[in-house]
Amino acid sequence: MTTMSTTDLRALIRDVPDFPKPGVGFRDITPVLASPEGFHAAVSGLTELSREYRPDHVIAAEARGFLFGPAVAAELGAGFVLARKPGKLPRETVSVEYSLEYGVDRLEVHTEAIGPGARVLVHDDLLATGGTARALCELVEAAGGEVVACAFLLELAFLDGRERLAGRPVHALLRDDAE
Ligand SMILES: O=P(O)(O)OC[C@H]1O[C@H](OP(=O)(O)OP(=O)(O)O)[C@H](O)[C@@H]1O
Ligand SMILES: Nc1ncnc2[nH]cnc12
Repeated sequence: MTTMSTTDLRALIRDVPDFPKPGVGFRDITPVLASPEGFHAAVSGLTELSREYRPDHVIAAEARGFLFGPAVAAELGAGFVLARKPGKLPRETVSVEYSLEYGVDRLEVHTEAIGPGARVLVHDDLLATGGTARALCELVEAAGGEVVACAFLLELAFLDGRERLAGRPVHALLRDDAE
């Protein structure tokens, strides 16, 4: 399959004003999933951004982190680790609270999912305030792993989320500079 340009990939993402509350400009990535070419471009672009970090695992949070994360992990020859909302994982977990652009939440990971010294790539569809990605970094580090990089489909650069990830390499396939 030929790979679509990043301009065409960005054009698939719909901007929805005032969702889920007034003042938030929501980026709807569902058309990327609906397009075979779009999904392929997203997965191969994220894979190429991440390959040099040679991760053992890719970690991402439900729900939207689960859309591209497992496909990118498989392309990299890495395992996929699920970070879930409270009470969903059946065995012993590590947990962190985090803040969102529109709320507060908690994420959990199986304690044994990340071995000591494991190289872990943090992934999400979108970097907004950085609260979710920072929580993922804290989960990895609490479990004894090393965050080798963070890779996003789209960065909302005007929210300065990457500042909350200080010290870790941060890459995004697409970037919006304004609301
Ligand atoms: O950088 P942040 O400010 O943390 O925002 C980014 C996060 O927000 C969205 O998830 P959301 O919490 O809306 O949940 P969902 O994946 O279940 O839709 C998105 O998928 C990221 O995980
Ligand atoms: N503006 C936004 N659009 C889509 N998902 C988001 N998650 C946090 N902020 C978001």
